[in-house]
Amino acid sequence: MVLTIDVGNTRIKAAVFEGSTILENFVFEKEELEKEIKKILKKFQNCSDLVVASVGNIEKQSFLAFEKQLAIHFLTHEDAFPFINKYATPKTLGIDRMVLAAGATLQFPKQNRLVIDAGTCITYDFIDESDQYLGGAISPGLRLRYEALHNYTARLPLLSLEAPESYIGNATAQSIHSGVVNGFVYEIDGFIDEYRANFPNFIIILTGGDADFLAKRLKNTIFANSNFLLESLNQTFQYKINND
Ligand SMILES: Nc1ncnc2c1ncn2[C@@H]1O[C@H](COP(=O)(O)OP(=O)(O)O)[C@@H](O)[C@H]1O
Ligand SMILES: CC(C)(COP(=O)(O)O)[C@@H](O)C(=O)NCCC(=O)O
Ligand SMILES: [K+]
Repeated sequence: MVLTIDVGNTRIKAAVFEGSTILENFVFEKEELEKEIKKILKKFQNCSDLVVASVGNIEKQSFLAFEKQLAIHFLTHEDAFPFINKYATPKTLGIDRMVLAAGATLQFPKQNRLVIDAGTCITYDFIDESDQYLGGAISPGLRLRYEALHNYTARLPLLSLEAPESYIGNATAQSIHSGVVNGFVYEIDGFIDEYRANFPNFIIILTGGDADFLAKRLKNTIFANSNFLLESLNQTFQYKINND
């Protein structure tokens, strides 16, 4: 069994895998990391490996306490990845984006792939049919947009996510919901249209904390898979074992 952990900028997501099947999912806060891992390992005593991708402020040291129980694999840029990295600054590329690109490359061989991860930030990652990772885009995620409007203005309240009734907001709250949610949806549809104009065929993978909310609002039909990063972590680990 393999315990995969994705440390994002908002939350930590984890899953226990038996082969390619998820046995259980977990979501928790940074402060609960050690306690939660202990609980998971108590329940799944056959876990032999722990695989981590962290873009948050949690480093390898946080996992060393578990070294006696299982092998720790804290993924870095030095690990083996199944694509050719064409990013001009490969060392600054988020390890979460590398893992997503690895999962897309392994799960959908020999085709153009666009991965959209709607988390703290929205990240777009494109891997072409020759398995070249070209890059993509980074923009503020849904919750970050609500927070930014509040934090950087004097008069805008902090609202929580609500589906706008119309694109014409008829009051402050409705204007914010329209700007944030519709802006988010139009941005993603706009990016997809741009990729479509340049690449006749490609598949789209949508994941992240806002994926389900988003999927039903896009003009483009896309199926969300909230577990794509954790599945990709498991696959990246299998790839690493076979290629080290
Ligand atoms: N319980 C929750 N706590 C925080 N964010 C949540 C929650 N449920 C859904 N979300 C949404 O998930 C997004 C963060 O996604 P997530 O994939 O967890 O981010 P990250 O991987 O960057 O930590 C936020 O924009 C927010 O709208
Ligand atoms: C863009 C990100 C902040 C996204 O983080 P997330 O939304 O998954 O928490 C992360 O992938 C990162 O820190 N990237 C480094 C810059 C880059 O990828 O070019
Ligand atoms: K993201």
